[in-house]
Amino acid sequence: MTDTLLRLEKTIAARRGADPSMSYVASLLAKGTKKAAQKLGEEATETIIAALAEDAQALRGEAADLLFHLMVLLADRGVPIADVLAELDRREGVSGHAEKASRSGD
Ligand SMILES: N=c1c2ncn([C@@H]3O[C@H](COP(=O)(O)OP(=O)(O)OP(=O)(O)O)[C@@H](O)[C@H]3O)c2ncn1[C@@H]1O[C@H](COP(=O)(O)O)[C@@H](O)[C@H]1O
Repeated sequence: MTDTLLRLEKTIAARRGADPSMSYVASLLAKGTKKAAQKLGEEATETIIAALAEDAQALRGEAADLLFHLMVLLADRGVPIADVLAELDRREGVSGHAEKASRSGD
């Protein structure tokens, strides 16, 4: 999974500044953060609908769209996927109780 996301991150970075008529990623990046965030929200909604419909095939496709659009938004904001994965790794190393306490500021 990590390899797939890192490859996709490279592809997205390579599309920056490309001809928007030739590349969906280039067209989305050219529209800016608001559009990229809006697309992520739409894909999240479609993912929820597929899950509630208990449609596994649709859920697989919508989840892929969701991850892809999250990667575009992260690229737009300059946040490397490695930083997100490192945050997940960090949480894995923290016990549930301690993590909840640290989040609530206790
Ligand atoms: N993984 C994806 C991927 N998933 C979904 N999509 C596109 O996301 C779009 C979402 O569909 P929608 O109907 O919601 O959007 P739309 O109506 O086309 O656009 P809006 O007017 O709503 O903005 C579709 O055009 C899909 O083709 C993707 N486009 C690209 N990739 C990856 O990005 C790479 C680079 O793509 P290009 O930039 O197109 O070369 C590809 O090789 C893929 O690996």
